Amino acid sequence: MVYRRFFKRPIDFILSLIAIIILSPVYIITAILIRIKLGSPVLFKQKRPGLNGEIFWMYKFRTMTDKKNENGELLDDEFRMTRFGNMLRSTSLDELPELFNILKGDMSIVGPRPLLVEYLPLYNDEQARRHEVRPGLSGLAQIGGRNAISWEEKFKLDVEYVDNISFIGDIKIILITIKKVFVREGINSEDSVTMERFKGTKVESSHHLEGDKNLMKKELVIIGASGHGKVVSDIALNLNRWNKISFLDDNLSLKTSMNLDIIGTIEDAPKFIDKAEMFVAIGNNSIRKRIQEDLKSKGANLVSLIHPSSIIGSHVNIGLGTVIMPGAIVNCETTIGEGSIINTGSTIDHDNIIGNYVHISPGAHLAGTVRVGDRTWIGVGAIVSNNINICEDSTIGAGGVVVKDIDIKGTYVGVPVKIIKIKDKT
Ligand SMILES: CC(=O)SCCNC(=O)CCNC(=O)[C@H](O)C(C)(C)COP(=O)(O)OP(=O)(O)OC[C@H]1O[C@@H](n2cnc3c(N)ncnc32)[C@H](O)[C@@H]1OP(=O)(O)O
Repeated sequence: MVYRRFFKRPIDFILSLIAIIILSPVYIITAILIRIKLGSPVLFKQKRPGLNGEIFWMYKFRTMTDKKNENGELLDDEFRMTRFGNMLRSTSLDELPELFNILKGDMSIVGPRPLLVEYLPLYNDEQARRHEVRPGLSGLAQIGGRNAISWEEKFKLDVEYVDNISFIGDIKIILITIKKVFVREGINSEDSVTMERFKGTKVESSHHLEGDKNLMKKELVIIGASGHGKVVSDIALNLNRWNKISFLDDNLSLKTSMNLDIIGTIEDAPKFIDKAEMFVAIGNNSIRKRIQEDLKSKGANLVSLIHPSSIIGSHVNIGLGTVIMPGAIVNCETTIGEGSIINTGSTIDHDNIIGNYVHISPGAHLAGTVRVGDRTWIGVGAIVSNNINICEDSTIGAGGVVVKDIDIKGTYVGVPVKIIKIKDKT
């Protein structure tokens, strides 16, 4: 208590000042490189809740370019993200400007991470206690777990920290954080796309169901019961996270091999938003996008599904509503957008940037540093050589081999691939 009341803030001030002075060459070099490689301003600021939920501007280094399309609109994230930006994030160098937030008194070196302002109304009373202290650069929840720990578990660790602040505890957290940053073990990032957005905790599930983990499981509604839906439901059953799994499909008489019920048509989906978690299992990229975006805008609780037999490397980001099928391999520092399908046994190597609503079919292989634009379909067994960019809304036919960038939207087949159809502008 004495440490928390009288010493924590002065120590934060002195240590952040010393760190800023020692790291000033790193700030200068990073800022120059960002200015050259990504543009200006070099700093990115965002409103975050601080002590007692008061809002402050949190500073980070910029990690994305401002690349725009011909109409002057910002391109999708995967085209604005660069290897350099990815490197800034994975080394946590982008977090360095937060030392100035510590100096100013917005933040502390150790404390619960400052999350998005929009989460404020979603915390229950206990979780909201994480704002009883200044937010930190790193905290118990960041060193304690991997990205896989749930928001509820993170908030428990945050409150545990608030109740047990001590000088020794803070030193331990600082040392473990430094070790993790240097061995690039991966600090548990709340900004990572791997982490689904926090949607609030249902009070009943943490109270009267406590003690019976099975009862705490929820319901999953899968939209689409055909071939793709079947494989998705198999993965969901395998994950054993839900009490009940059912489908919505316009063909109510479809026979689902898992004997799961079709409980309505796709039009009925909004009725299940408050009752169940949801997954859109429609093979067609554009239709999947339309349905998922609509559900998202209505506040649906969408999940991502990752089969336990898949291999996911370090610093991989996987967007909401994406499925990683059995035996797929996603290598380190790759980013996959929302609503994408990484199908059976496909491999996506390091530093790929895969867009939203993409389909990588079974057995397709993408070498290192490939970019695939939104809604593109890579056919079964296709191969994409390293450092290739494939634009959005394109199709690579089964067995096609891509050795050059693809800039014109269309259908490509053969070895090496050649265009056979240009996509209609309509
Ligand atoms: C779990 C799952 O099942 S996931 C689904 C996985 N499925 C796939 O990956 C299938 C990928 N689809 C394909 O390869 C398709 O053939 C497409 C999308 C490339 C083209 O389909 P369409 O637009 O219908 O083209 P269409 O069948 O009319 O063929 C046009 C020409 O291209 C040729 N062609 C089509 N696909 C290929 C291909 N993969 N490789 C080489 N040539 C091809 C056809 O032989 C035809 O040639 P022709 O004009 O000399 O007769």
